[in-house]
Amino acid sequence: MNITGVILAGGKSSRYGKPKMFERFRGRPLYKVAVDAFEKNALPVVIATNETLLSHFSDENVTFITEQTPHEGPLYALTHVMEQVESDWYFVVAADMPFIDAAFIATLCRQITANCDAVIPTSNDNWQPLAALYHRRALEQAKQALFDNQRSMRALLHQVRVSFVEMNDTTTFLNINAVEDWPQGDKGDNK
Ligand SMILES: Nc1nc2c(ncn2[C@@H]2O[C@H](COP(=O)(O)OP(=O)(O)OP(=O)(O)O)[C@@H](O)[C@H]2O)c(=O)[nH]1
Repeated sequence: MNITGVILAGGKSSRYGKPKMFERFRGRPLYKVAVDAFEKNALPVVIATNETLLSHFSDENVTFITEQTPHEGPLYALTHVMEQVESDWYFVVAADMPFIDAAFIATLCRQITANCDAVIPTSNDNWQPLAALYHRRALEQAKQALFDNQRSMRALLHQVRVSFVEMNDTTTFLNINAVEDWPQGDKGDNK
């Protein structure tokens, strides 16, 4: 069984006002948090982005998948990666999550079982589909959801067998949508 780390880094960042994945956090661009977490688990890394953002990344040993039509959303981005990159499982992480770490990646990978198509962490009953595992078996349902113009990850999760894993941890899943979302004192190296 192989697992590919997929970083979703092709969003509009409209609430943030500039491409948030390149904001510096603890000495590195924010998206590199996910790169490091995957690499520490020896997982190959794919970054899903678009042509406009592509030149701003600087990574070796990472495969870049660019979307010809940008801003189609995370479900489209995952589907596009599944079509381009052969793997059994795809570990999706958004590029705007400062506290994803290698231990979380390892913990969720250990929850994979043969009879599920997605492993979704929950925190206080909130689904976390952008820090989650998807099997290639979900590709057909993902394509169907997009065809039906249902573009959210949740639409896919209603169509496949999901294993939910309660993590009792909100910090790991914190994501940055707007500048004021940075926890106070946690981002001293950019402003
Ligand atoms: N590759 C790819 N990633 C996306 C796309 N849309 C969103 N993402 C990523 O998915 C994660 C969550 O995105 P959101 O914060 O919901 O959306 P956003 O477009 O980045 O930001 P807003 O414009 O403020 O909604 C971020 O890491 C985005 O970069 C897309 O169309 N393609």
